[in-house]
Amino acid sequence: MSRKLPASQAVEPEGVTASAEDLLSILDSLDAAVYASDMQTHELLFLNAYGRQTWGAPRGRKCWEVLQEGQSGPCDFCTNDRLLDAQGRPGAPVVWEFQNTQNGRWYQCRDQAIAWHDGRLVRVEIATDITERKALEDALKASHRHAEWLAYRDELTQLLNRRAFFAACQERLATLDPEAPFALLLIDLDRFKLVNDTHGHAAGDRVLREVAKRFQARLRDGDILCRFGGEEFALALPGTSQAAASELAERLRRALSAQPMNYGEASFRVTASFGVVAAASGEADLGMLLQRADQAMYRAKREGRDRVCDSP
Ligand SMILES: Nc1nc2c(ncn2[C@@H]2O[C@H](COP(=O)(O)OP(=O)(O)OP(=O)(O)O)[C@@H](O)[C@H]2O)c(=O)[nH]1
Repeated sequence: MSRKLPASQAVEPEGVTASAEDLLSILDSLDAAVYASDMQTHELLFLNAYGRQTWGAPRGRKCWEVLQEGQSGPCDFCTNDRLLDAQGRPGAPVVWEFQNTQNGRWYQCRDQAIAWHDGRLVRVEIATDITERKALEDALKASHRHAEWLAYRDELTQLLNRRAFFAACQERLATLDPEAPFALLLIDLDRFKLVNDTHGHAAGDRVLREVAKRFQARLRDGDILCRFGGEEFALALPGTSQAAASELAERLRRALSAQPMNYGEASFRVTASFGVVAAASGEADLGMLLQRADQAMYRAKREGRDRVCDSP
């Protein structure tokens, strides 16, 4: 502590009697850092026991030399300017949160300008360690972000889920030129039950993940792929014509059928049936497009599977 108030400066507001020693003892017992620094020279005039234990004794140094790391002058985040009113008199307190540059801990700081006993203005800060609360808040935010992510994702393939697919398509349709085409593919794996029955459900899960990976590797930014349900995928291609969508469907079909999938010792070929439809964005009704793509996909099933069928 740099300076001790004489006991004669005891205060007795409204029947309360406390000597300067009493006040210092109170300040030194607080579970928070309290300091006062000259608002012009930045000299640290007072630092309570909590602050001295954390940052060391002031010994006539400036606040930024004692409390912060690597400062060669007043801190960018100094609150001095915010503590005075337009006439340069002490204004309302400023409460802020800050990660200390010396020890990396988070503090909630309550800063206030007051007139020191000799008339100069000083900044008084009360800083409470909120590191644990911050960590909890960060964990909560992360888990909220994760929950939000999960709400829009299919857990197995990490693709968008059906709900997110509809939302993404509507959002894209709203911004597309009404004349621009909007294509939609429905893709259903062939005889997938057989994969589960022959190689087990875990193998089926692996296949679904691998299918998602192979499809994704062949798409562009802006294409919207989702796991529509079970062993069915939907793919929206904003700005893509029916002919171009059919060509892409053909490439996706080959991406499955041309390269067998391996699971343990087993190696097997996975194929899918594709239904393709397109409309001008301005006339695209998602429900109707899905229905037409579904009909085309079932035609592909009926005609022998492992093929692409266009909706008329
Ligand atoms: N492993 C696994 N299987 C799934 C999942 N979702 C759906 N299935 C299986 O997918 C299979 C779909 O079977 P079906 O609807 O009979 O169709 P299919 O055997 O693919 O035959 P076609 O569609 O007619 O070619 C069922 O056995 C479901 O249990 C999943 O998340 N994991």
